[in-house]
Amino acid sequence: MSITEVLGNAEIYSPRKVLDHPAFRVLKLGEKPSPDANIAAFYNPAHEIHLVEKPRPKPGPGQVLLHVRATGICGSDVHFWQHGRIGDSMVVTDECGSGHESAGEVVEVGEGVTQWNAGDRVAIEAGVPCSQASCDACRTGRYNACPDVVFFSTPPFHGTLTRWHLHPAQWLHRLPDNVSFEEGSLCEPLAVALAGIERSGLRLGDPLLICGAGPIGLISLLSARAAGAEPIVITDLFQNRLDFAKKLVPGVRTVLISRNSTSKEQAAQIKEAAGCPLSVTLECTGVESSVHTAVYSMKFGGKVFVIGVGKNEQLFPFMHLSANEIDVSFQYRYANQYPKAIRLVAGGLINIKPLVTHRFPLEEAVAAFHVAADPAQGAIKVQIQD
Ligand SMILES: NC(=O)c1ccc[n+]([C@@H]2O[C@H](COP(=O)([O-])OP(=O)(O)OC[C@H]3O[C@@H](n4cnc5c(N)ncnc54)[C@H](O)[C@@H]3O)[C@@H](O)[C@H]2O)c1
Ligand SMILES: OC[C@H](O)C(O)[C@@H](O)CO
Ligand SMILES: [Zn+2]
Ligand SMILES: [Zn+2]
Repeated sequence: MSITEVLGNAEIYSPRKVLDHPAFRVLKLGEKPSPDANIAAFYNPAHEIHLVEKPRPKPGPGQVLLHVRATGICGSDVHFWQHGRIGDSMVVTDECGSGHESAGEVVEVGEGVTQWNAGDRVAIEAGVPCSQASCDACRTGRYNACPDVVFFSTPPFHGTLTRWHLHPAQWLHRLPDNVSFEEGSLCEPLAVALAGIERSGLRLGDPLLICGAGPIGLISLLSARAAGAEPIVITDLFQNRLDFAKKLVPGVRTVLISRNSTSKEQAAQIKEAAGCPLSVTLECTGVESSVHTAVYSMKFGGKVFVIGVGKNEQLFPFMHLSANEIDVSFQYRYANQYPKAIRLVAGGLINIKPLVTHRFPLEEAVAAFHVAADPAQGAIKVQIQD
């Protein structure tokens, strides 16, 4: 089956000029949509974010229609809105629906779908790879590398921040009764953190540095604590984010980074806070100077594992890496992490609930974006719930 067959409703997902389509329209400012209208938050190349009404789709074969109940705003949603691109390959060229951290409820199933029934509660895996045997990435289980992946909310594919979302049945994950929609939605950034932990090789008792106390850094902190890292040092430029980290994991050691200090000076502060040589970093900022700080903080043979994304081209402290056999690796989204994420939340090993600091109804998604984008508001994770 081709990806278009899997997704169906090609006109809804295709990269055409969506607002020329009679079934799509931007809601006027202050307009009250009908309670079951399929509204969604879209960004566009003019750096606008607005509510768009789009058709309520019908599930085709293999598809499930979902009522999306909770969606978190990710830094990349804000990035696509405000900067219009992430790197060179993900560029906003037209109106595009936002959101990829979602959980919802099954409303209707298409032909051939036997594993889901109306009322089932699910986490939505936003990256749908081609799943063809001829695709090396899919066949070998590293499906985050699938060249034909449809990642909802990465242009040109509209996101899951909408009321009625159509999804292939195989890319949904059942939520146990003790996992809320809110937590189900947080399983997306948790999947990112778990992929990083798995591929970094972090083990029980490893002394760990986490750079950046945003949602990804904080979820990595919770996951690393559950994985048994000790000690854990976390950095940020903002004291309120470090205070939040300390509330989440009281044993964590915090280092406030000053923009006026050098990476070597920051590394000295980090090593002092750790009190022992650090062997692994989970770098969760993607900021060049922070990657350097991480490199200078590692012991001989350590590993800097970069989850954050940043500037297209960055310099590396080449000789320090070389003379200290420090490995640098990267994470691109995730593969095979959702079932693990849900088990860890359901089993009580990772409590992600405190991360949601702000909640908005779907009709107020635009206001939610403004809060998520303004550091002065102090939000960690902003969610839209319906
Ligand atoms: N690899 C992936 O697949 C993947 C997936 C999701 C997110 N990401 C990326 O991970 C990163 C973190 O995501 P987030 O949602 O937590 O973003 P965020 O912007 O909310 O958090 C980043 C944090 O890093 C801090 N920071 C910035 N510069 C710093 C420095 N020099 N030293 C220490 N801290 C510094 C910021 O103050 C902020 O608190 C982003 O780059 C995001 O795009 C990557
Ligand atoms: O959580 C997943 C990430 O936000 C995406 O990879 C994004 O950065 C680009 O599609
Ligand atoms: Zn994301
Ligand atoms: Zn593939």
